[in-house]
Amino acid sequence: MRFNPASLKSSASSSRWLARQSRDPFVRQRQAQSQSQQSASNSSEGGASYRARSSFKLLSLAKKHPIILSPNRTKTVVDLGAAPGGWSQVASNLLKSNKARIWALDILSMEKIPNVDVIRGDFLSEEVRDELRERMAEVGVERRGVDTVLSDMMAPMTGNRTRDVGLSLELCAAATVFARDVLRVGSKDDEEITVKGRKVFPGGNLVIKYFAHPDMDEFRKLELEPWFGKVTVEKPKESRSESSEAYWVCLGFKGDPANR
Ligand SMILES: C[S@@+](CC[C@H](N)C(=O)[O-])C[C@H]1O[C@@H](n2cnc3c(N)ncnc32)[C@H](O)[C@@H]1O
Repeated sequence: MRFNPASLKSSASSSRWLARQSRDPFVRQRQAQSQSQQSASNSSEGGASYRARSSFKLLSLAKKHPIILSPNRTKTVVDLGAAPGGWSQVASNLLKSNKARIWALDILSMEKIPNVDVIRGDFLSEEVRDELRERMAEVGVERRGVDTVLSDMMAPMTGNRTRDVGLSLELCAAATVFARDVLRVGSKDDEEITVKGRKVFPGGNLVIKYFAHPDMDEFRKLELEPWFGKVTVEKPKESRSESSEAYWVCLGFKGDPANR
């Protein structure tokens, strides 16, 4: 048999692909669903099913930081960059028991999810942000403030790192300014509360996806850390190691440092 370098290359990359697929929780869930559909005697029992693999990243973040989607405490959630709806599904499922209100916004359309109010538009447009605020005001959210803002927004990658980081920074900045305006400010009365054995930082919470870069570290130090009780950098295991994406989990909104 003749040696063919091309076939070796393709088989090495396909075994890497297969190994990655076998570890991917989204793929495992799809396989389990298709096996249960093939079995006529199987009922629809089992865990929730998700429409995007990104759901598992949020589940992982929420497992580590339960306060971001706490069935006892989270009553309102804004999900930015929500399509196709994986994160909104996680929020809707985890917060089902307390009938939380969820607003999901994306440029793209998405199918309905229980308890989720979908707004379609570009978050960088002031008109779209105003529409989101109006929908939130309809149920009086501004009086109490929002419990959790999530942003998984990501612009299509151009391959030009400077440009991609710039786009990510623009989306992070827009989500941060919005969150600082709508999040519930912590009160000292909350300080002794714990959720799943962890001390809860009083105030609302913010989760933002960003692209790792030194400019982003500076953004975190200047624009997030002074406003929150704690800001952690997270790279959930479900996020591919070759991707430069990561998340800031910002806990316990304290309000404007200039007013403290
Ligand atoms: C990684 S996907 C989000 C996946 C989503 N969290 C899920 O679990 O299904 C990133 C999303 O950000 C959206 N996006 C990017 N820029 C946006 C903008 N300026 N306004 C609103 N959505 C935006 C994209 O349309 C895309 O759907």
